[in-house]
Amino acid sequence: MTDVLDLQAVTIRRGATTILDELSWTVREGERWVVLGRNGAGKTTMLQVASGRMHPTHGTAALLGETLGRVDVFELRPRIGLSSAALADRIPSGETVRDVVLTAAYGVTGRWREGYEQVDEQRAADLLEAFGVAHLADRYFGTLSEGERKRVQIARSLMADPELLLLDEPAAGLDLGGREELVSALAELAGDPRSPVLVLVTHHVEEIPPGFTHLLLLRGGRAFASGPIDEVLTQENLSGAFDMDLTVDHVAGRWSARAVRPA
Ligand SMILES: Nc1ncnc2c1ncn2[C@@H]1O[C@H](COP(=O)(O)OP(=O)(O)OP(=O)(O)O)[C@@H](O)[C@H]1O
Repeated sequence: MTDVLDLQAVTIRRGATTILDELSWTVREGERWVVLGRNGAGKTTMLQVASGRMHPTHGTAALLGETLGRVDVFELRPRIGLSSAALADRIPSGETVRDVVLTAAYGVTGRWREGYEQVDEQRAADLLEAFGVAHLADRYFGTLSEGERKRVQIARSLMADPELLLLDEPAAGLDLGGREELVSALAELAGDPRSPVLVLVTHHVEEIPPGFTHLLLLRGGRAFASGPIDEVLTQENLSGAFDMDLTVDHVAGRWSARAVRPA
């Protein structure tokens, strides 16, 4: 079976800065990955490569079996869903929630004159329902709360039925209730065999939804550790990736971490 993502010694340089440093990482069918790392570790940059928006300076990146540099990225991108704050900023605030999701069928923001099929309308409605925001379909995107926006964004990123879904900090800015609702929606997505392969970038182990299977710990643009989450999310690895003495707990399917206080 072809790997969904296969990065081999991927290096990204900007001027004198090495942002990704010979990063190798493979994601396979059915897997649900979490990516953790300090601020500046290279998480967002890695997602830019994984979504076909940035080419490696060195190394090779194969997405859905297609090697960047040898494929038309405009054909590849619709097969990869991406939800990030930067993309959300491009959604017109005067667009209705229904149209925010629907326009993703054509990979655009802002409804103009596209004709939508009944099947698209139904899929958009189903996705809004699945993420608990169907009642907001007629509201303008700009009037939503942060938590509501995040759920609409994820519904939008699933509209084109991607084979790979990349989520960049979907819980950022949410209050406790909003975070827990999102974690539970993502746990449901992770548990559904029809879901695409998932990659979730987060800053907090508390935001890892049950059902996520693998973890990549990034440090200084390199893979500090990666593999099955139960093996990789250890006190030793997390402390190493964050340069801090941390303890890790795993209770009732949820993770938590905190600094070890000197006795
Ligand atoms: N165009 C650029 N030129 C120089 N440095 C850059 C450029 N783009 C990003 N960087 C640097 O690369 C590093 C990695 O950035 P990136 O946004 O990928 O990190 P991140 O892990 O997503 O960080 P955060 O957790 O803060 O969102 C940062 O130190 C950033 O300042």
